[in-house]
Amino acid sequence: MIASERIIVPLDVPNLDQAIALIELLPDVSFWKVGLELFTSVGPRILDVLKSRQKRVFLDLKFHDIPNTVGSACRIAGTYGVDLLTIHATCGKDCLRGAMDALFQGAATGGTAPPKLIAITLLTSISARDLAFDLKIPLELPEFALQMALLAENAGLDGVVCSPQEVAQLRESCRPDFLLVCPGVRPVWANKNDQKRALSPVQALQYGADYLVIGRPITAATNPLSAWEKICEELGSIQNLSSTT
Ligand SMILES: O=c1ccn([C@@H]2O[C@H](COP(=O)(O)O)[C@@H](O)[C@H]2O)c(=O)[nH]1
Repeated sequence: MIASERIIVPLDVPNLDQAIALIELLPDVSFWKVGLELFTSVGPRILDVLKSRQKRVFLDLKFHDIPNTVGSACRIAGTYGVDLLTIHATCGKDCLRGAMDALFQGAATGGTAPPKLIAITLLTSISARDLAFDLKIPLELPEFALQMALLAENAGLDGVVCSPQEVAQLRESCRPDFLLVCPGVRPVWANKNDQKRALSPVQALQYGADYLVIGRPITAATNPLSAWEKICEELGSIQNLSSTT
C-alpha cells in the first residue's frame, strides 16, 4: 500500500453539500471518515455517496452504551458495508463481544462484509493530567491505553484507535495483525488544535500505525489540496514501511 492510502481524512462538515465539495476537492483521498457531525446531519446517505465513488469508509460513531443498545446499533451498522467502525473500549468486554456478534449478524442480513470493529483506547484530546485529575484513573496514561487495547484484543476486536504517542507500545504488545489507527496526527507546520497527544505523520507511521486520521491540517488549510500533497510528500520519504494491512 502506498503511503497516501494510509491517510484517512475526516469529513467533519455539517451537511451533504460541503461533504461532496470536500470529496471533489481532494480526488486522491481514497479513505474518508464519517463522524458524529455529518452522520447526525445526513444519516447513511453519505455512505452511499462515498461508496458510489469507490471510496473506503470509516464510520466513526464511537458507540458507548450498554451491551443491548450497542448490539442493536451494531446490527444496523453491519448492514452498511463500511470498512471500519468504532466503539469505546470502556463499554467493557461483554459489550465488545456482543458488538462483534451483532456486526456479523447485520452483515449477513445486508449481504455485505462486516466492518472491522476498532475500539477507542483513550481519546487523543485527553492528556495525562486530564486522566489523573479529572477522570481519576489511577494508572499512568500509557498503561491505561495498553490495558484498553488488550481488552479489545481479548474480546476479539480487529484493532484500536490510539494516539501516535502510544502506538509503538501497542504494536509491540498486541498481535501482529491488530489494526492500529491513529488520530491526533499533526505535521510539524500544523496547529495542534484540541489534540493533546500528537506526533507527526512520519513518526506515527514509523512507530507502527496502520492508518493516520488527519483532518484540520488538511481540511482547514487555506489550500487543502496543497496541504494534502505536502503531507503525502513527507510520507513518501519513509523507507521500508511494514503494515498489518
Ligand atoms: O481519539 C480520537 C478518536 C477520534 N478522533 C477523530 O479523528 C478526527 C481528528 O481530526 P483532526 O482535525 O485531525 O483533529 C476527528 O474527526 C475526531 O473525531 C480523534 O481525534 N481522536
